[in-house]
Amino acid sequence: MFVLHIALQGCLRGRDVAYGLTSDTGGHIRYLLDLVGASAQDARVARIVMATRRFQGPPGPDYAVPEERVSDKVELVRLASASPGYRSKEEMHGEVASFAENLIAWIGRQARAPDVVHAHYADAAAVAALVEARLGIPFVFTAHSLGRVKAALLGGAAARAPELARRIATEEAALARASLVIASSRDEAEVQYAGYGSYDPGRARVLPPGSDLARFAQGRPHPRVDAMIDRFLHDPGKPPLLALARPVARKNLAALVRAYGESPELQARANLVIVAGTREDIDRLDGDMGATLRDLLVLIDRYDLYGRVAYPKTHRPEDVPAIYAYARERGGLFVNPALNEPFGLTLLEASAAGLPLVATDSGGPNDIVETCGNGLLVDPRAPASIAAACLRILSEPAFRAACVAGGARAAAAYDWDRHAARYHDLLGALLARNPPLREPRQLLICDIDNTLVGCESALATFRRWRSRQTGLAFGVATGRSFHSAMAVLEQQASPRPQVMITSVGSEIYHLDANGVTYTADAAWRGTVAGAWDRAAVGAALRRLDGLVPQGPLEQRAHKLSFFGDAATARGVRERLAQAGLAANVIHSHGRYLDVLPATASKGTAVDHVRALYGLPERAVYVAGDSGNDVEMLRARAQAIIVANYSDGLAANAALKHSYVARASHARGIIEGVLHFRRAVAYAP
Ligand SMILES: O=c1ccn([C@@H]2O[C@H](COP(=O)(O)OP(=O)(O)O[C@H]3O[C@H](CO)[C@@H](O)[C@H](O)[C@H]3O)[C@@H](O)[C@H]2O)c(=O)[nH]1
Ligand SMILES: O=P(O)(O)OC[C@H]1O[C@](O)(CO)[C@@H](O)[C@@H]1O
Repeated sequence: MFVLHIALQGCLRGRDVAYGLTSDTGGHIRYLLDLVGASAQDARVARIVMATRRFQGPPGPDYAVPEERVSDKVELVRLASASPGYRSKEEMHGEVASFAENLIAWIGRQARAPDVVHAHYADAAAVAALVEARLGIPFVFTAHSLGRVKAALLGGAAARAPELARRIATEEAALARASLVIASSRDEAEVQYAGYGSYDPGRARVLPPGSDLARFAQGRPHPRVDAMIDRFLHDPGKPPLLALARPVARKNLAALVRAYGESPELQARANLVIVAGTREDIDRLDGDMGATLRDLLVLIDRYDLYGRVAYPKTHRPEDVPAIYAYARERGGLFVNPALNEPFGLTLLEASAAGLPLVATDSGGPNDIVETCGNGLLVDPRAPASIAAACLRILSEPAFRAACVAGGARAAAAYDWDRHAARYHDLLGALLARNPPLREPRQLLICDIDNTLVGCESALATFRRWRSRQTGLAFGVATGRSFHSAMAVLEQQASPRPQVMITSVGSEIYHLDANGVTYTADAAWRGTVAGAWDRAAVGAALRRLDGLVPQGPLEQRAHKLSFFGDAATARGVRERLAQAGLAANVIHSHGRYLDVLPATASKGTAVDHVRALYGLPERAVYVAGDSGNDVEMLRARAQAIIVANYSDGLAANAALKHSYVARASHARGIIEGVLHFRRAVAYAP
């Protein structure tokens, strides 16, 4: 496979990238270089080229060099475009057409064209779309950051700026054209993209990035780095609150200075260390970096924080692990107060370095902190809550230790090699184009957790069995959201479902003709939306004893999810009945409580798919293991309960018709299907 990456903005080079040198030299470059590094290790990939803009003059001569070899398989190619000099991402649209022409010409000179293009950020996707239109090479898209999210957080006149409107339009086009969108977190895939008209969640895959975490885990303090920070501080032994980010408005470093400046207690206990890019002269910084730094200096002066705040002028790329180590050795913590963080690579780096986190609750940190338990999420617009979270970590050693231990899990959870393996599977599948079955003769729908997955060897057996079932359409029905389900299925190398019934039946997705992406079933959405008043249901359930909302990502347009016991579930039903609201209340595993439109359940969703495929009831099999499968199992004649069931399924009077398998997990599914096939074969 030959993969061509396109990344236009910032100062991209093969090594020693000076992050923060310009406002556009940031995480997308770190992501790209780490991705190609991991990608190159895979034998399936023969060649990787990163194409970027060539420019003369400041910030330096390296970016005028046409070609740079990065490793055996990886090259960096710099191509000219209309303007000779550096261009910010806000000006980049003017370079798109000329860059695309030069890239098409460059591809024409290669012995073999790339198999797939991967565009990073909106303007690169505009180039990729031109390449696709001319040469027919499909492209995948990683946004890294989204204009609509930025507009929402900036608000006011800034949100209405013409360059932001143009960027949003470019993103809309990219989402409509890309063969696949690669998102870094569920928050990005399910919340940040939600405002785009051309976006369907099924078009994206969540592939969390890694980071070269060993570099940060092994980072040790360095006397030069220590001195560069300590020269600002009266008492350099105090634990530091460390922030490391490009000085741009979105990173919201001012809120951290306010949090610190307004809390005498925090000032007494800790220093503040802000590492914000590198600069020679604030007046010569590009974008909003100069204004952002001036704001910080004004705040430091206003709160009279001299001797307590360090803001080193420059650092070398290789200093970053030692900066985190500086904070770790002094018992400090890492703070990311960004107004929104699309993902947040620094959170992984800081965790690997052994630092607990205080991070914005807007964006990717939601996922990272939920996955690792490595810190506290805060409202980035509330300096008092930033201060309170920092004080909690500083004053509760056991909690601090738990966050540090959680952070150590980041290296296992966020791993480039695993990312690259899934990424290559997806690229390979896009190129292979295995379309879904057009006219299936049978349909098998399985619950995921503890039914399809849960036993690796059973799933391997299922995979082999499934590959021989011509005419059988395979799907899943799960309480998980689409992306949460897909992550489990792909990590476990499950066969790719041709239909995904997700969020307890309230959403249905069908596999597209490219064999990789999915499209939401709009007719089903219409059906479930019909009699559903989400706001009224939410209001009726407010302040109900024992009812605890699940995380924000579990709340969907047509599903409200809570934790609660059986008594609470009864209370929910009563409250809804009193309010005259029709809803389907599903309680499972003794603690999960989902409230859905009355028309939505796994059972009704399976019937919708059956009807869509034009199949008779005897051609449908369903398999499950727990309370949230009861509906589906009850509604279908050929219902399979796997041996490892819970919630008393086998004793449930409504499920008497089910086949209770002797085998567990996916082996139980096969056993059940064979049982029903035999029964049909011998039927009179
Ligand atoms: O003074 C600095 C500032 C940053 N960095 C490094 O630059 C990278 C910054 O990445 P990140 O914290 O993820 O932020 P952004 O530059 O804003 O990157 C964008 O792209 C990333 C990759 O998709 C996403 O994780 C971010 O959320 C998104 O805002 C990290 O490796 C930092 O260590 C430095 O070395 N020095
Ligand atoms: O703040 P914005 O305009 O959304 O831009 C974010 C982009 O800037 C960078 O952080 C630096 O170029 C990229 O990594 C990211 O794609």
